[in-house]
Amino acid sequence: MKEDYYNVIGVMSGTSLDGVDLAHIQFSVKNNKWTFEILESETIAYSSSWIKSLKSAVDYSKEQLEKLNQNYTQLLASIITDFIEKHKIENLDAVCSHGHTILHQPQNGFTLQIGNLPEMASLIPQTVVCDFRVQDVQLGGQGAPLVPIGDRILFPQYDYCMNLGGFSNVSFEQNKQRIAFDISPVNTVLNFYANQLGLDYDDKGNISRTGKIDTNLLNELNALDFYQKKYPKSLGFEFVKEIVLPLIESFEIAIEDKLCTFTEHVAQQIALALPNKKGSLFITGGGAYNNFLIERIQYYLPEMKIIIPSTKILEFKEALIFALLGVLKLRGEINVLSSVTGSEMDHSSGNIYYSK
Ligand SMILES: Nc1ncnc2c1ncn2[C@@H]1O[C@H](COP(=O)(O)OP(=O)(O)OP(=O)(O)O)[C@@H](O)[C@H]1O
Ligand SMILES: CC(=O)N[C@H]1[C@@H]2OC[C@@H](O2)[C@@H](O)[C@@H]1O[C@H](C)C(=O)O
Repeated sequence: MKEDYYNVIGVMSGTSLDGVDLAHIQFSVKNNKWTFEILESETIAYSSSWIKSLKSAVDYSKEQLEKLNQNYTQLLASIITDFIEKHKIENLDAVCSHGHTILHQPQNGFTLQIGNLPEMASLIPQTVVCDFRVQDVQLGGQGAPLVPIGDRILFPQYDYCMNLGGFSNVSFEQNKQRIAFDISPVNTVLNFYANQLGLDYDDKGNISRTGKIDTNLLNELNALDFYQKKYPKSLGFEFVKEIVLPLIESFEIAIEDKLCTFTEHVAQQIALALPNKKGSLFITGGGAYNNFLIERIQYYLPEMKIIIPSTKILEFKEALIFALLGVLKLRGEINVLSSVTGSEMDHSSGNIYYSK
């Protein structure tokens, strides 16, 4: 069977609003076996006024959202164009872009990622594959998470693929199906307390390490309803704002102790969430830099081999996987799994726009 090659750019904007992640990827596929190389990658930080707009957009009117969508499509187009020019990238098959999630209400039948307007193709000008979540929601799915199919295709050597971002989530195979779910908040809470100490985040978990565990708080965190539920399940900021932070705030303890106790809680929940306590656990996302958290996870999973990849994969795995979703769409192949999103069926999602 012949080998197919794809030269693409993956573009992702995540929940932490740190910026737009871009990764130039070369894929090759033969007999359904995929390999990839990340050639160049970069995160372009948002300006403070963009962060403000993206945060407030949840309350915008329809007209304001339309305007924001146009402006954001232009912003993304200029970021992508600069990336292509800076790295002298040629002969692209496509730019595969997630956009930025503003509204996500699958229960009401809609999800909105801005930056996915058809004019993007003419602005950059390249073939664009985007809007990967909408069709899944139309098919009754959650429209998220979309990364697990990429875990399956690109990282099949690991028993568990875990991301430690704003929240922790995991994906793995069970009875020939990919299973995925959110486990607990992570950096949404740790950053909140690091901010109270005047820091963006607790570098390497060094401050959390100096704290003491408050056993009562730990027990109350572990007793929260969400942790007793079975998958599929997912978390949002509401859980942090309305439940977790008020619970922690009801304890009058030092910030270091809050950080330490929450880290312990995350490590315990991660250990509980994995059906088999042996094998290999591949960890990506900024939380993989939190050495203290990683040590506590290893403490509760002594027989698990924890693998933390190079910076490129650790920070750009989501951009890499959206690039893959775009290539799968170009090939007319399945890129969303109903076992993960709960939609009616597996399907090939996304829109393809050609530059005129
Ligand atoms: N050196 C470090 N030590 C500890 N934590 C770190 C370090 N570097 C980054 N982090 C944490 O990682 C976070 C960023 O992670 P990441 O970019 O994976 O999140 P995200 O992609 O926005 O989240 P999500 O995947 O949930 O959308 C930072 O806000 C910080 O909390
Ligand atoms: C609707 C939406 O944008 N969801 C994001 C968000 O950020 C993290 C988590 O919540 C995950 O469900 C998803 O993104 C990842 C990349 C995914 O779809 O797999």
